[in-house]
Amino acid sequence: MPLRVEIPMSGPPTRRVLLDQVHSVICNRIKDGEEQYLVRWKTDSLPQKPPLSWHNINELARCLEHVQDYLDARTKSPREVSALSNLSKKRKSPDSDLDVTRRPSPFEHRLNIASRTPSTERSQSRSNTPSVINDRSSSLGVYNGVLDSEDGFVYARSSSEPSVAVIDLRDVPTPEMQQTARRSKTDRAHIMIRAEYDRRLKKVPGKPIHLVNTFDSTTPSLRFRYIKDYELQEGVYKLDPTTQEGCQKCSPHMGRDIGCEYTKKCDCLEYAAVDESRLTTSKLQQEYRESRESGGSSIGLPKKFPYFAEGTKIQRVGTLVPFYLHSRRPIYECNGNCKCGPYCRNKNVQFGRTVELEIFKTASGRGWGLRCKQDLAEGQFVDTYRGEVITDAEATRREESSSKAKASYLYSLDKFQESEGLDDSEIYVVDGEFMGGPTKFMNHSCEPNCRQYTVSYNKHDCRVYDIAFFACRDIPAGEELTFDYLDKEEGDDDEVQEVSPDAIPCLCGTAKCRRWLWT
Ligand SMILES: C[S@@+](CC[C@H](N)C(=O)[O-])C[C@H]1O[C@@H](n2cnc3c(N)ncnc32)[C@H](O)[C@@H]1O
Repeated sequence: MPLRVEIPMSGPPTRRVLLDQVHSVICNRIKDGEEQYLVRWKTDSLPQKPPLSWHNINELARCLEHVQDYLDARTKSPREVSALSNLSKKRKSPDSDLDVTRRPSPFEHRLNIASRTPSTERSQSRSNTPSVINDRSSSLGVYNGVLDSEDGFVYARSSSEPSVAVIDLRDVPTPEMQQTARRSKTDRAHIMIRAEYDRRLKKVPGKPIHLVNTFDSTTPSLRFRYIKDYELQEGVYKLDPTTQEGCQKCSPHMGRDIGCEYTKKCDCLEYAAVDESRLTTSKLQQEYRESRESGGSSIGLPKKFPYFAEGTKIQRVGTLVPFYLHSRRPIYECNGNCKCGPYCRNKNVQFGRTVELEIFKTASGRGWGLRCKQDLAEGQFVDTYRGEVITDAEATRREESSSKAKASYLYSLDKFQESEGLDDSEIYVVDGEFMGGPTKFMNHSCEPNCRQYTVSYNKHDCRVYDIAFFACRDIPAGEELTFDYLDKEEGDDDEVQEVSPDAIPCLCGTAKCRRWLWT
């Protein structure tokens, strides 16, 4: 009689192992010339006796995440593994809102780590069919067996073959299994993981994103989903789009083919920087003084328009003007409720990335990095930062359950915290670790070539806005794109900072390197 292992199968029975039914991959071996991996199944009914079975790598195409976790853990040194298990709290807290008059600016970034699965085992198997535990025995054992799916269940049949190893499950993977695992090739698994990642990259909308790794056979984590927009998680609220009033007095052509560049009228630009050089009459200067003193509306005053539009070299059209490029002022774009129409020049970041990017493995131990396949002009938009938007409490929880040994993907949306009098607990955080866009791979440099900017399409929403990266100088194709995780203002570098014991050494290699990340 076959032994029924209680692993419910969703949908039609399949030989392919499903991600949500697998607990972890714990060992590997070569059997009959094939790469095999020992899968530990999830089970509620046999917590002391987790069902295990060997599978050819081809059968694991639907749970490559687990294979990748296993391979990653396998390559980690014991020191790294112990660093992974040490909890530590780290939150990158960059500058405040120096030249923002109405609303301030910080930016934040934190370190997170995914839990890793353990390693390895061994066992003899009759063919390339899997092995499984014997549930009938009071002792725990791994048996050479056959695993079949039928009627929504996985059936394990013990093998009658005499050479079958019986092993106490509490010792799995045994030292012998681990030794065999270390000697066994894992090339096919690496190839399949890479192919799966490439397949997912191809589905990302917009210009292509490529993956290049000339150093080793690793691939960025498959436990990552490319998303186009923020994913708001529990407890996070975004103002209803109807509150994005949009500019009502503007129109697509307010003369000379110009729309919202007539900034005095544009409601969307109400909180944008006033263009002091155009306050040419005493009346305008008086109005400006009054609006600053009272914090009242600045509609009617000329504003700095964020993007080059008319009368510039073609390659500059649409790039950030120097005023915004060198300041921390938020950029207020027009939105879908505006009267200025779809081609308004005050719409840019919201249309998304237009450049072809390449994720690549860096040579200097900084993990993956990002570069652009084409030349970028100073002020050119690269892409936004995407991820789950979570509450501050959830971010703290994730941070506390993570280790300093892995990359940080947390950004606080606290640009307007000070000006709006928001508590720390009211601030949302973007976590780009498990879902997001290619900008999650942008590394830090103390002399960066890009900078992050706050871009808002709804001047009333001070809690959910976009983080957008722009080139802060001309960047030739192929140069790594970096930004300063602390985004300090001139002069801040002189402050003496205490270095935390958890600080990560900065490997940016620039002349002005501050030596540590986030300090
Ligand atoms: C947002 S991730 C950047 C992508 C990351 N390199 C990866 O492979 O996923 C930030 C992490 O990258 C690493 N990193 C970025 N810039 C670095 C630098 N200048 N020096 C050392 N490590 C850096 C740190 O581990 C940091 O926590």
